[in-house]
Amino acid sequence: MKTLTGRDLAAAIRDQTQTEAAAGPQPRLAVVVATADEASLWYVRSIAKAAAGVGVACDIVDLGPTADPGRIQETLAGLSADDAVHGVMLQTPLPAGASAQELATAIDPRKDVDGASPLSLGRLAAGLPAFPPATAAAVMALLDHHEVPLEGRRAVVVGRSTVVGKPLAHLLLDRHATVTVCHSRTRDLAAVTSAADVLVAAVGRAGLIGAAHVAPGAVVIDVGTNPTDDGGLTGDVDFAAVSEVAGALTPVPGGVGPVTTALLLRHTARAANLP
Ligand SMILES: NC(=O)C1=CN([C@@H]2O[C@H](COP(=O)(O)OP(=O)(O)OC[C@H]3O[C@@H](n4cnc5c(N)ncnc54)[C@H](OP(=O)(O)O)[C@@H]3O)[C@@H](O)[C@H]2O)C=CC1
Ligand SMILES: Nc1nc(=O)c2c([nH]1)NC[C@@H]1CN(c3ccc(C(=O)N[C@@H](CCC(=O)O)C(=O)O)cc3)C=[N+]21
Repeated sequence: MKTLTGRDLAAAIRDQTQTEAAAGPQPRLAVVVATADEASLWYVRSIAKAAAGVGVACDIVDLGPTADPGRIQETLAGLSADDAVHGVMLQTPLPAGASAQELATAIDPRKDVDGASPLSLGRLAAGLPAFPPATAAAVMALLDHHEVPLEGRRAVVVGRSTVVGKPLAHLLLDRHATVTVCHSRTRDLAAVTSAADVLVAAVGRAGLIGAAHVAPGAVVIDVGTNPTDDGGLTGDVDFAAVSEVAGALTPVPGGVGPVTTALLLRHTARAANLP
């Protein structure tokens, strides 16, 4: 079994981003935060740290966990209209009553570096240039980096969220994979997933994918980041069990996560250089 690590790829993307960022005016990313969720705040800190490392300016706009949707919307619209800002991201989760999909309509698609706006998703579905969500892009980057063939292969994505599952299905289709998307109402999940040449788990349930879900030799990408009791992180895939069956598997931590952060910054550098 091959372990598909993400750290080296992430470092290579950061190097390239640093060069792109230095080529023009300094790219600036604004991350809008309205949560007290620890995992989410960890991600925000890691974005800020990685941004500093590649010469991307990063503003954390923390509205607090009780911010009302109107305030979040005004903030996103203001940043979208601000010429000094090139990338705008709305961190999830959001306060109860706020819809990420609804609020993301306030992000200018040219600055939508985490592919959250319905316009970005629509453009992606239509095969037009758009920033995909960094996580969906990270899955594709890992598959390409490890030279996993997609054309004509069966790809199964577990999870249909707007951040991961749906955009990823479009990206895989564009590469001529035969794509199936599963979710909580899918009957006999193992029967569907065990037909996959490439299996992506983006659910948020530790250990959901076991050996019985995986075909011998399949490539398995684990997007899940579930906090463990000891303060660590674990994926949606039972790594020990699945590594006995799969041909290749991404670790958590050290797989999709670091690539996601690196690509968010690459998108920001590209947004700054859009004509
Ligand atoms: N590494 C990274 O860069 C990132 C990691 N993540 C992680 O990825 C995971 C998924 O995130 P996200 O997409 O935002 O999560 P959501 O909660 O938005 O979506 C979860 C999806 O999983 C489906 N689901 C839930 N239970 C089951 C089940 N038992 N069987 C099959 N499908 C099920 C849901 O189905 P239904 O639609 O029917 O409810 C839904 O489509 C989380 O662990 C998150 O932390 C997220 C973003 C970035
Ligand atoms: N609009 C939006 N877009 C997101 O992409 C988004 C979000 N909201 N909200 C929160 C989740 C979570 N997320 C992670 C990204 C990287 C790591 C990551 O790099 N983790 C490290 C390890 C971290 C550790 O060890 O604690 C790794 O996997 O190696 C984790 C989690 C993005 N998210």
